[in-house]
Order: sequence, then structure tokens, then C-alpha cells
Amino acid sequence: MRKKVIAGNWKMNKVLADAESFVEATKNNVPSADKVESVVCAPFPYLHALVKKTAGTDLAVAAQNMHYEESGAFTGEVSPVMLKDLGVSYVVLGHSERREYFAETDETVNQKAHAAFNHGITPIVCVGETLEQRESNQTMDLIADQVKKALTGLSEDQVKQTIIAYEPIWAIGTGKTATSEQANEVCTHIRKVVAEAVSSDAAEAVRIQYGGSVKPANVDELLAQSDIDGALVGGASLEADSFLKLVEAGTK
Ligand SMILES: O=C[C@H](O)COP(=O)(O)O
Repeated sequence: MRKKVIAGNWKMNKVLADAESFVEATKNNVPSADKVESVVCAPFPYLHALVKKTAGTDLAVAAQNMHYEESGAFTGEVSPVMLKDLGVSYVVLGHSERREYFAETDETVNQKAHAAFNHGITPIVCVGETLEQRESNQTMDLIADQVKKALTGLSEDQVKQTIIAYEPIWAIGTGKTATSEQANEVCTHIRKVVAEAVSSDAAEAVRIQYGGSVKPANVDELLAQSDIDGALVGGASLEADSFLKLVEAGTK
């Protein structure tokens, strides 16, 4: 049985005081990390403070992006060495907003996945199709391509540790959740792609989250699906009460 991982992606929201009070309200109230991994994906400026505040608790901290180089002339970027130095444990890679607005590609996602593992950071690799792609029946081929490219060159053991987040772009921030059957169908497909590209053991171990308008009211049904091992949540992760309900759902 794969342990669920529930990650709240704050995106570009909150000022430091809000971020700190969220963490104060949740860090001692999330379930044990033995039962579910509870993660907040915070903006870069807050990572240092939040990692310090959550030390010794079951709440983990993630970055929302990083560069793949360790250091150098990359103005405005943050490296895996910096994240590791701060104690960040996860990093979101290839979120559709990064792909759409910041020219993230399957190739850079793959470079970043390697860089994350090289520095002991767990990657949460996002994949997903647009509404147009879904309506023209490209979803399965597109997702297979994104998954294979993101995982290229990783060892079987690294693939087992990777978290893949399936986020249909048409369901992000729109209030339109994929039905649990639609979400599971793609997550099952992702597992099959991993089995073919890597191994059946890797496919059995890899954790696949669903993301796109997840909220306390629909999380149970989504997490009850055979191939959904967690959720990557935007809007409904911004309030502590809602986040706590979501992580609690991950224990069932
Ligand atoms: O990273 C999270 C996703 O983009 C989902 O966002 P949402 O829950 O606001 O739809």
C-alpha cells in the first residue's frame, strides 16, 4: 500500500506573517508522517523560516520550482544546493503554470528531476493536458510523452521515489474537477507508462497525485481511486482548516 502524499501549493500567495501563522496552526495538527505525507509548497522567500518552524514536526516544506544548475550566472534563479542547504525536502517541477508562463519544457523538467535527486530532494513532477488536447483525444499520448521525458535517465530506485502529479489544466483553479473516474483513468495510464518505460516494481511504487480543484468535499472520493495516491492542491490549501481536512483524508 502506497503512502498518500498531500501537498498544498500556495503558488504566489501569502505574505510572510500569513505563511507563518498557517504553519503555526497546522504543524502540530497534521497526522503522523507514518500515515500520510503532509507538505506545503511555499514561495522561495518563506522557505527558510518555514523549514525552521516545522523542524521536528510532521509537516514538510517544498519549493515550487528550482534551477537544475548548482550555481552560476542565472540571475533570479534558485539552485538545488540552496534548497538542500535550507532543509527543503520536496520540489514541484513542471507545474503547468511554469510550462505556460515560464517556458518550462519536458527537457528542463527532466534536468531538474536529476538535479533534485542529486541533492536528496524529492521531485513532484507535474503533467497534464489542456481542454483542447482532451477534446481532441490526445490526453493519453501527451501524458505518456510527458512522463517518459520527465523520467528519462533516472534509476529505477529514483523513479520509485518520484511523485507524479496529474493535473488536467482545464481543472486547475476553475472549480471543474475531473470526475474521480476521469482522474483515475489517467493515473492508471501513468502507472502503465512507468511499468513499460522502467519496470513493474517502479510502477507499483511510484506515487501519483491528482490535482485540479481538489477540496475537502471531493478529496475522499478522489483518494479512494485505485491509482490516486494523493493530491496537489492549490486554492483549498491556503486556509489551515481546509488543509488539515485534506491531509486527514490522506490517512483513510
Ligand atoms: O498545484 C495545484 C494545482 O494547480 C491545482 O490548483 P487548484 O487546486 O487551485 O485547482
